[in-house]
Amino acid sequence: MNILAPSILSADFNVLGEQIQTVAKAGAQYIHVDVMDGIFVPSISYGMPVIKSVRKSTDAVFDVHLMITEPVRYIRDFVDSGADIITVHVEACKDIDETIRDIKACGVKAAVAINPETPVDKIMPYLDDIDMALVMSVHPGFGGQKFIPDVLDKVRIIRSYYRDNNMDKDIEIDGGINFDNLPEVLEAGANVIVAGSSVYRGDAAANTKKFLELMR
Ligand SMILES: O=C(CO)[C@@H](O)[C@H](O)COP(=O)(O)O
Ligand SMILES: [Fe+2]
Repeated sequence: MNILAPSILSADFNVLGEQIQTVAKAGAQYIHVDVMDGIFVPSISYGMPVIKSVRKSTDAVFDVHLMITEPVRYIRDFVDSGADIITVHVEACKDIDETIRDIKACGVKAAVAINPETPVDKIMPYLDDIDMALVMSVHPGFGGQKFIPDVLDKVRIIRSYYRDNNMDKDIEIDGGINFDNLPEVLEAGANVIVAGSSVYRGDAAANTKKFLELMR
């Protein structure tokens, strides 16, 4: 199933709850929540208290993308704040197996992300264990960047692996997705589509509906 995950990094934080309701009411299944620590990535975004507060605005799935060093330290806190899916970066964890185990032990879905420059081999050992693989299509840290098409090879390799092993798992793609590159991204095998600036720039409800239409 194709799923749209609007990234609230591009939303108006002054009215964040309403901005979430707008896309959820328009049909977005996930809300993509980018957490940045200023160490793993240059920028700092928001953390547990904000997530806990906006959690009250919707029942949509909270897809929490942790761009933080050693996220294993905070898994329980993010689950308690309302995360339904937790994504950690392969580049940010000393012990990925332990981190995945901790996420699952908390009763939420576990996902692993890889940066554009990280070879696909780094994620292959975890594909059986995780619920979702996240392929970054920009360098993490900021919204509104240009899509890096080379990463689609990684999506194809992961999708082939899942197909060959009869696993119908999710592959999320994140960064620079717009109405123009969406077809090639879906064609490569991604089925969870993160879109920040292309949803929240302009009419967020209309953009959400258009994405969902193109993803049917
Ligand atoms: O994780 C990140 C950036 O690090 C993303 O989730 C962006 O927030 C997506 O925004 P757009 O590239 O779609 O504007
Ligand atoms: Fe993200």
